[in-house]
Amino acid sequence: MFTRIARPYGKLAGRRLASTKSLRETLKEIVPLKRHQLQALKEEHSSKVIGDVKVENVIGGMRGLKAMLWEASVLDPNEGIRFHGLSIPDCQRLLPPAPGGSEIIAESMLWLLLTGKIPTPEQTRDLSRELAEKGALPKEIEKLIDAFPRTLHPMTQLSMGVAALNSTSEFAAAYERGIKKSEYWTYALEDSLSLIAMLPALAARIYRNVYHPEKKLVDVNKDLDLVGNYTNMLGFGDNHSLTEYLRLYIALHGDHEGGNVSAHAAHLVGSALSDPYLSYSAALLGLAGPLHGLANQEVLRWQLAMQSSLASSSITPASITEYLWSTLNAGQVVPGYGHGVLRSPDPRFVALQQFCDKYPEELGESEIVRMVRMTAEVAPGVLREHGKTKNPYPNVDATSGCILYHYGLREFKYYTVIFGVSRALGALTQIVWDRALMLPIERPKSVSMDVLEKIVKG
Ligand SMILES: CC(=O)SCCNC(=O)CCNC(=O)[C@H](O)C(C)(C)COP(=O)(O)OP(=O)(O)OC[C@H]1O[C@@H](n2cnc3c(N)ncnc32)[C@H](O)[C@@H]1OP(=O)(O)O
Ligand SMILES: O=C([O-])CC(=O)C(=O)O
Repeated sequence: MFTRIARPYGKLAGRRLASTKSLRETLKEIVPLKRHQLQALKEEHSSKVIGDVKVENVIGGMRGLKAMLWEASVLDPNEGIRFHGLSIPDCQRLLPPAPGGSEIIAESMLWLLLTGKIPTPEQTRDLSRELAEKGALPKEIEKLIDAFPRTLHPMTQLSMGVAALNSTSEFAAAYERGIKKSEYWTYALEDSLSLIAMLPALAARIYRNVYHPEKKLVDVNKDLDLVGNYTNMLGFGDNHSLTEYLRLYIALHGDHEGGNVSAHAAHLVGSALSDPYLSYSAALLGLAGPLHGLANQEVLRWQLAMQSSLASSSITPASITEYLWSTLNAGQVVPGYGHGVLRSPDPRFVALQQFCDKYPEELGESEIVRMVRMTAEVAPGVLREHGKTKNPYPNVDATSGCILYHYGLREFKYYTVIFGVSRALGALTQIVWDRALMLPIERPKSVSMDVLEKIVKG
């Protein structure tokens, strides 16, 4: 089923291409080097000042404070995300796709995030096979998920299912037995890979139970990549362009440095040595908030409300502008716009729009895709004039769910679950590195307003 794929690796990749080693062997080589790097930073620079803490940071959600380590990606306000220094177009050029596909897949992105190296097609294929082999859910977890009421939001179900999977945690069992701190990471890695492997079956089961209880769920196919399996289990396996879209979507949403709510929550909970399942369950509860991952559900709800409030013949830049103002004047945020760090259009938004350009006959003609595009043309001007948001441009949520809607995956309360399958790649990568670098429990100092007043008044 898997075939060797020729890819234009070029110079950049030449420096970084992983050898023929397995993922575990590669990590075993890198861990001592990174430990050494951290040790040198501690010994030589521990007391260097890298910024000031202002009152506005303390009361403003710690925005702008450089206060946590995150290895796999760094977000530049203007350029957007880079994964180990690689931009999204670099990743699209260098990371192996699935056989018969052309988009980045979860496995090649995970290899890059964990190791900083570009996997070969063979390494990517081996990881796909390993994940597929580990992809089935334990029976007792299936029973638990099947017992949830259909009215429970899919994100609540996902977080509960992931937390319950901690009954299988190798990290928790090893900790209970008593192991050396320097070995924690190997168990965190095993749990992380197992969790990533099982997420499609868990997420697809939730979709089936909530929306299509009459349908039979297919088993994990050992010959497919992670997202190929996910799409198949969702019941869309025969739709090649949707499968490719989901591959790109899941690779691109995988990591967005450390300060975003979901990634930060996983890191924080993991710092108490809660196992990777519990840590990622916490991340999902943060992702379920409308200012974060749930915004992709909210965008679609907002776009559809706009469509029904305007007769479809009158969807023009002027009518969208009017609708935007009605949202803002009602004191609501425009979902899919603005960002805590970005100050230009989100390159993930751009990449997903470019995906639509690749399928002009199918996606170019889609009403919802055209509406998203038209909104993205006028909203920045309106938000600038409104004058509140620091970033008037679209973020990735402005388009991600709307494309799913076009493909017929219309149950939009489910959309953030797909984001949740993706964010595991980056959040769990950092948990492996947190344990490998033996980082301490996270415990910032808080202050009351009285204390702040005392400090500023000297
Ligand atoms: C994958 C992701 O998580 S991407 C983000 C997804 N979330 C959304 O799309 C929801 C809409 N956007 C927002 O609510 C915000 O832009 C956030 C939460 C993403 C970032 O928040 P912040 O960093 O606080 O943004 P910023 O500093 O620009 O906010 C300043 C003011 O502009 C407002 N503002 C920011 N974005 C918007 C928006 N899209 N529409 C209307 N007002 C906005 C804020 O609510 C804030 O108002 P306030 O002073 O009355 O509290
Ligand atoms: O970076 C953030 O704060 C939000 C975001 O875009 C993400 O987590 O993908």
